[in-house]
Amino acid sequence: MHAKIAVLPGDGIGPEVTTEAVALLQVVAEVYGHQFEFEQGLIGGSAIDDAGTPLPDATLALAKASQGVLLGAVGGPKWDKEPASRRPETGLLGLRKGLEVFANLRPITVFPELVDASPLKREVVDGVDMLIVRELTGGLYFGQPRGRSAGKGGIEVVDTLQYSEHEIRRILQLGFEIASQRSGNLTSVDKANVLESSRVWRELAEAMAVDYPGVTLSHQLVDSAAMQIVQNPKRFDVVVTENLFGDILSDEAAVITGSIGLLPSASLGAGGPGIYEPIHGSAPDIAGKGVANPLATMLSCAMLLRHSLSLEVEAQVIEEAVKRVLAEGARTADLAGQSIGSTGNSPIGTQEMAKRVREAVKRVAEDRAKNAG
Ligand SMILES: NC(=O)c1ccc[n+]([C@@H]2O[C@H](COP(=O)([O-])OP(=O)(O)OC[C@H]3O[C@@H](n4cnc5c(N)ncnc54)[C@H](O)[C@@H]3O)[C@@H](O)[C@H]2O)c1
Ligand SMILES: CC(C)[C@H](C(=O)O)[C@@H](O)C(=O)O
Ligand SMILES: [Mg+2]
Repeated sequence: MHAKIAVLPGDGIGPEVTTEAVALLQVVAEVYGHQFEFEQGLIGGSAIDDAGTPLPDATLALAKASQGVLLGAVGGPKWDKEPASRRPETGLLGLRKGLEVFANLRPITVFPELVDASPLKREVVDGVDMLIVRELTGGLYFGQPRGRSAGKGGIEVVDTLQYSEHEIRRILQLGFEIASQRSGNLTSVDKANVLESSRVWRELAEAMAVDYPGVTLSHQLVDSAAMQIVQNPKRFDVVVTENLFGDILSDEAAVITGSIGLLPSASLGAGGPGIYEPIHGSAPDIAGKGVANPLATMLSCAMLLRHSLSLEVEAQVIEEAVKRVLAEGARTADLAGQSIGSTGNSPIGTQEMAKRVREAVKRVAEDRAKNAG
């Protein structure tokens, strides 16, 4: 297969982890005889510095002309005082809106080897396998009006939580579809005791449930869901929720797995290119040190292969390779020192972890070929 992949490294640890992810995709291409063409673009703070805007037109055009977008992370203290139009995060939001990727899939999977890397008890985290389906192009992130003005009592400020019925229906529908392919357990998370948008969300979910007799729909208020995610995460399978709730709950759920450096994501729309990025940010505290965990971005490559290129085998090979290196004891600093079977007090860096995964990809592919023959 020939595919064009846009690579947007961004800021902080973004370039460190995307470099490794591209190298991984090159190995997959080599092993399976594909041709992946990579083209880099600017986004975020580095785009502000180089082009004066967090989302240059050329970047959006590049993304639209690709089959999938691999993104690192944006943001950092250098740009925190910029006005909204020139914030790195505005570039990322513009890209999501520009590609209309309304559905953000965030799988929360606990690797058995890392059960003890979680601060939560083994019996709470062992076996967790949930998927957060986060609405990504609506809600408080994009609603109008927004902004500040001078009022009698000082600054007046408005953010608007806005959704159309169409936007709610399409994300709920995806939640139902995915739930019907998994265990049939769908939790819709809202704040229907307070927010009108949540009440409409709930009504639409109830109405849609009739079309999915194989799915058990339950509703949960977001504050209670936040508690249950750490108290009893195994009760969740597919969680569908609005933009901001999904953002917050997915970082919280990362704790279950041991590190935010493990969690990938796919942002999908109606047929255009998807965006694949780790759920973590630019991690300014560790940027440039070569210690960032590259696995979230490498697992995002697996999601890219699966969802944008329909290369399911290749996606599984990456996921298996990651499991293998973890089983062999490889740990970056965020995972080291806590988990049984780890390299103890000698964690490996970004490059070494990524190299081991690339080598494991070759081994996994060979083993699969042997078993098939
Ligand atoms: N999608 C994105 O581009 C994205 C996502 C979240 C935050 N951000 C931005 O990133 C900046 C920093 O945000 P933050 O500090 O709140 O969140 P963060 O996710 O960047 O970091 C939170 C903590 O997790 C650690 N961490 C994150 N990724 C890691 C990895 N791969 N390996 C090891 N440790 C890792 C960091 O060192 C830090 O201690 C902000 O400007 C924020 O807006 C961007
Ligand atoms: C950087 C920020 C705009 C982004 C979000 O809020 O969606 C991030 O936190 C994420 O989870 O991808
Ligand atoms: Mg977030």
